[in-house]
Amino acid sequence: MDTKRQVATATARGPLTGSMRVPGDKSISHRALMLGTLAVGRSTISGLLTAEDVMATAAAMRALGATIVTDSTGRLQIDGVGVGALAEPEAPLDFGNAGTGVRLTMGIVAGHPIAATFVGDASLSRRPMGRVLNPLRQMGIEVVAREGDRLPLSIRGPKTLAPIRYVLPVASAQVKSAVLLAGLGAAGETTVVEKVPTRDHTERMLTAFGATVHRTETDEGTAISIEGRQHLRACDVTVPADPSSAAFAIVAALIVPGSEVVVTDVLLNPARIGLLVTLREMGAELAVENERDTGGERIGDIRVVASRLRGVTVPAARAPAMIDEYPVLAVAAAFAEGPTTMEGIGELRVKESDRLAAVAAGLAANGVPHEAGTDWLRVDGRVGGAIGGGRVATHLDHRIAMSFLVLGLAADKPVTVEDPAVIQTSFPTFLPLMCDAGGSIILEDV
Ligand SMILES: O=C(O)C1=C[C@@H](OP(=O)(O)O)[C@@H](O)[C@H](O)C1
Ligand SMILES: C=C(OP(=O)(O)O)C(=O)O
Repeated sequence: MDTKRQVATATARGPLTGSMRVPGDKSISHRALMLGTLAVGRSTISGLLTAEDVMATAAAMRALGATIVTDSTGRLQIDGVGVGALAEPEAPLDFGNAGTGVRLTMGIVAGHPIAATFVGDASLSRRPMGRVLNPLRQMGIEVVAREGDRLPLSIRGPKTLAPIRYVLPVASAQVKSAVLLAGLGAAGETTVVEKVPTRDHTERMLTAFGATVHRTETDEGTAISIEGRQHLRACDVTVPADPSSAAFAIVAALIVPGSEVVVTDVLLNPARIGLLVTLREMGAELAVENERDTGGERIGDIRVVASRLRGVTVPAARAPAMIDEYPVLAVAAAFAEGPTTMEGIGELRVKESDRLAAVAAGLAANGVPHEAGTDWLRVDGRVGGAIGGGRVATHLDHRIAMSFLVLGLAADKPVTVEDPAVIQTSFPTFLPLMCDAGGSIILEDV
């Protein structure tokens, strides 16, 4: 085991310039592997994110029976086993740091009469799994879990999984997706109702793989229904660049004076662009160029010019469309004139870390005035504020690590981030891309 520990230090150097392509979307990459496994035939995936979270899902899909190989052009080929035909894994499925991977796979396993054990790292083992296990229990699975429904845990799917109608108690695409994927193996129609739209990649991709998925507007919200025991046909997927990774480059270019950067091929799904909407409200000069459709998703190139930002209030209803982008928004807010208030962000407390607490601690370490409540955060920004000089704990959270390195690229004093290896979970090329654009981030062994 490699026990070497590192820190990363970001220092303001000069403007960021040029064009960059951030890696493939993490949400779409997980789902492409999963649906490729559930389909009959060979699916080819181009542009898959090859980061730790997605590799954990690939390993789990292999353990469930899929054959997955990389071809000579770097594309992934998956020979699926078909709905209802998954193999029982011989060893625990280790999802490392990946919430999406573990929760969606629980849904898939639930739809099969097999048992599986799920494990993860210290961060994933702290995160709540009851939000997924509870609807799956209603459908008939057996669960053996630690107190509070934490990992490690085991589930067994029944011979016949019962369909349910489930109104999401929390705005979560992971819960919605887990129930819909379980519903694929149920005897009858499963419906999930969401009050606030969350990312819809599962529904879109199920349709692309040949399943029938219905959406209806009801008094309770949008109802998404899937008939069980449908067959999926293999499908080729092109994965667009991840807007949640693009967010770091976009905010860096906005706050480092004189910058102009183009981030190419970025997914522009309406359920993922809350940060772009917010940054525009803050006065950011952001242009979407070359907008086009690919594989059922809208994509485009985003041109960002360093801008004078002003504080805004971000409404709670926007949270699902930018849930992973709040840490880096807090960094942008530190460089804006006046307060930025983020409302209804309690979900940040159950991510890879308690992100509300971790962001507040990182801002405090770098002299940024702010106030945090149970489900809100206010950052009192100041244009050209004399900030930085802090050392930030990352708590196994890639987004905390990248956000505070971005802060360091524009701060008066360098910012050091502990354990930057966590960045490998979602954005392995973060450091080289930011440095090639003109940033200074140095790794040091400690
Ligand atoms: O479905 C997905 O791919 C994701 C959903 C979100 O989680 P929640 O469903 O818990 O909001 C998000 O934070 C995560 O990074 C990816
Ligand atoms: C919350 C995240 O991921 P996950 O839930 O898949 O671990 C994230 O990537 O910010």
